[in-house]
Amino acid sequence: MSVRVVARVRPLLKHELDKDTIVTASNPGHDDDASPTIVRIPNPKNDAELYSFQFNSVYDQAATQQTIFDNEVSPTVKHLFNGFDVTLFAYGVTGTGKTHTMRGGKTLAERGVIPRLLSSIYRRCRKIEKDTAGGTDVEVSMSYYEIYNDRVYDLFEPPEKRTPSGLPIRDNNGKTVVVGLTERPCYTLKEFEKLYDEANVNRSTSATKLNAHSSRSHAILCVKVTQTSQDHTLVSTASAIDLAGSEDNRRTDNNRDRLVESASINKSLFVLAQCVEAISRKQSRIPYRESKMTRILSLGQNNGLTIMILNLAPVRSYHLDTLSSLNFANRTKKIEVNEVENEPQFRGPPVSKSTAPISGPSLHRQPLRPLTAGSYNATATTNHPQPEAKKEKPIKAFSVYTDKRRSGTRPSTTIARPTTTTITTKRPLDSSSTTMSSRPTKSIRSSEISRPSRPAATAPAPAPPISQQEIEELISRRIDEKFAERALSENPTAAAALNPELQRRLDSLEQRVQEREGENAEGLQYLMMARQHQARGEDVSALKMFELARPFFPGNRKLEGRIGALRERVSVRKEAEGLEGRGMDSSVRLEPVKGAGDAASRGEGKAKGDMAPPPLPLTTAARKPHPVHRKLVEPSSDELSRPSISLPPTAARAAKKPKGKISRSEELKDGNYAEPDRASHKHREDDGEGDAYHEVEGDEDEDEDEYHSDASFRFRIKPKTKPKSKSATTTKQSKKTKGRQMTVFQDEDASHVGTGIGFGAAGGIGAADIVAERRYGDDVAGTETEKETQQTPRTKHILDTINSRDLAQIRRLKGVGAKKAEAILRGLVEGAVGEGEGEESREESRDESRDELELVGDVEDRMGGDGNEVRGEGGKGGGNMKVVKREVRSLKELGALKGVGMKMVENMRVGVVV
Ligand SMILES: Nc1ncnc2c1ncn2[C@@H]1O[C@H](COP(=O)(O)OP(=O)(O)OP(=O)(O)O)[C@@H](O)[C@H]1O
Repeated sequence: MSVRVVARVRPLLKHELDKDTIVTASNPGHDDDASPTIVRIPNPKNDAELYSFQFNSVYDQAATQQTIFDNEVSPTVKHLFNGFDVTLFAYGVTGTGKTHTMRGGKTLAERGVIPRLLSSIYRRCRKIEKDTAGGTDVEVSMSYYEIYNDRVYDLFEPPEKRTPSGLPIRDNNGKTVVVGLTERPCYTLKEFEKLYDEANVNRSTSATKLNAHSSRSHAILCVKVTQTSQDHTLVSTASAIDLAGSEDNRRTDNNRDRLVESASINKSLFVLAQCVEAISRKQSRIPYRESKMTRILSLGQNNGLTIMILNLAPVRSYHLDTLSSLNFANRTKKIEVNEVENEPQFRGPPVSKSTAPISGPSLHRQPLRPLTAGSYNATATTNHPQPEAKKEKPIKAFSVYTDKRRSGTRPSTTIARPTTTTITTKRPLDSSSTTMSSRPTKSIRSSEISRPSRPAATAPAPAPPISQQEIEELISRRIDEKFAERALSENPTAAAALNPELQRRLDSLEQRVQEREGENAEGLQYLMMARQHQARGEDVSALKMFELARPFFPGNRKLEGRIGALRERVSVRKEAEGLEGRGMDSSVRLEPVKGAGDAASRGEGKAKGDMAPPPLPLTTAARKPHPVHRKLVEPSSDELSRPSISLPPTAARAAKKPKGKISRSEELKDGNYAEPDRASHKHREDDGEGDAYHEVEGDEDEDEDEYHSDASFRFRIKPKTKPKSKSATTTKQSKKTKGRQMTVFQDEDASHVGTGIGFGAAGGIGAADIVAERRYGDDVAGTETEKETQQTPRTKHILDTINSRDLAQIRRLKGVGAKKAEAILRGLVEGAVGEGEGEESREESRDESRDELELVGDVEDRMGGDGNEVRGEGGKGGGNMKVVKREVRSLKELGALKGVGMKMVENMRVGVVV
């Protein structure tokens, strides 16, 4: 089933009473008896035009805490006790009422979803114990942690006692676990409330201009319910997540500390939006790993029920942010989650060779998981055969709601993330390992993976076709799983022996990463943000981020070089824009059309020079730079006043794609888009026990046309300014290259300025090209000397671009999309392990290597080197990791990079026009 999305519009706050209310909840078809399911909000450009977004439920300003709980959360309690995991999370801009909804106030009426949920859980515990006459024992325990600046901290630990690096997280059988998290049993509601209140004191909150008690972290509460009867134990978890809100730092007046927090909050929310985006596009790679929050939330990958509460402020000052949130929620509601309940652990007779009767003392209670599994549900091995029905339960992998009728087949890219041991054995890991072991460059990894971790007989499922990227993901997941498996070993004795050692290793690993970041952590964070901006072609923000990073890396030539190049680029662009006047960017115009904008909601076009948290409609960006995008630094007044948009090449491509069918736009009187009444297809049984999640069978299929598009905007590409005439270019180049055999490229920066288009747009092919063309063969097959001395302009351009490691530039090469550009960058950074390292060290090294890449992708900045090959500091802290950065010196070398190939090289070459 899909993620259930409910929107809640908060009431006006005291200081907003005189403000304009622009967000309203309304009923489908204006039926007064029906519950509201539509949020309406005007077009920021034209108040008379209303946008409509449909969700499962919508609550207006008058909705009470009780109503929200009764309608949305209470029904899940029954499912929780039936073995389903329940995930509730609040999403919204800062100050929209997330914490109020989740935690609430102190009075009975003001209590939020969490205390009410717990109250309901305890009530049910008592009922079960009573109904079974004490035959079933129910235990409730909680863990509570926050993700602050992308680090996980146990909220049961006061800040002064925390390890600065926070707690490590690992994947275990498809679930993310926080290693070393405290889990506290709480037998009564009172005990829970005491612990919860104490822990909340440790949560990072600060006053900002927009919210006096703004959450500076994502808070994750996990309530584990363990039901133990005579013959089985059933464990399920309710997770309640209060996300930090995205912030517009122009409005928050954030100081430096708040800015860093804000950068981290916005980054994680941006990654979340990217994940949702990738899921909805059915991409094989979902960037969960790019932020701890997304790893933990694992939207679309966790089983059970997921409810998102979208908090909205009703006032105009939040207009653009609200639209952005609505667009995000609009896509989130289409994510399907696995509806798989946790398997009970049976306590029947163990399968034993012994024929001795099993009774009394031999009937051991199943060991529970160690108290370290944060968001983990025990689904341990059973000593009793699984019931047949359970075994055959089909695995529901996540997928996006499509317009097509469901067929039995799933896209080959979908990888099921099992929750039970039984299902785990079906994972086609072995088959993937076979593929990998055939790759010589992967010898280390292949040896990791090809080790048969499970007998072939227990892996009956045929391997679906699997892409290289998925293989990569499998490898890294497998490595994490290994860590987690060990950390969470179910054998208490082994666990006792292993855990301290493993913990020590993990700690030292984390510490090493931490040390490596050291005092430069903040600087690295700026660098990371800068790289992200640069990758999106947002040069102004990238420049500012690099400048903020500068004090942390004094005298770093590479950094200085980047700042210089960016400055130049930005100033040339400004000049160009000055010439064009202060209208739209020369290459793009965006106009709203009826219906909701796919491309816009995908956030493909972004306001130039801006931070990009959850995507926003481009029309708004067109009108003025998006406020959320101006998060990290105050933009210059010039930047603010510039209403232009630079569309990255991918967005431009997307813009040219034909739009999907725009659904129901005509049906709406106001001419705006609303999703079909999905809620009306739900069968909500009001049995007081909450069966609200049962869908009427077959109903889904009737929705054929209803999920076509959340599109409301369309790009219009304005013809680019005429390129200079070929002859003029050639003449200019000829002058430049007088005395040389071939034309030489113009300044790299200048070539990218303004249009955002590289050499490919420059014009036709001149005579020099023909020479270059012929020499291409030499480049590929020639000697080293030839390669180095006789590079054609095209080759030189390609190699320079690749060696610049500038993601944005690499992406501009023909045939290189974002993914391939990333793959190339990764190919340039080689992880090697020193001799004499055991398997575990290799795992660690690989982990480090991944962290290394994930952190900034800018090892040389940290290492301070700028040479051709930079040896990393892997040895620091005892590790042997060596990070080698290399340069490609010929097209052949480039083609040999992992994931590149000569075909792609040829493609790049064709795209370069001299
Ligand atoms: N439904 C509501 N009824 C009454 N007051 C509300 C409601 N929702 C929010 N508020 C008030 O609005 C203010 C901001 O709410 P809250 O702190 O919950 O926002 P938030 O989204 O959690 O912000 P942040 O992301 O900064 O933590 C608080 O003073 C809160 O009491």
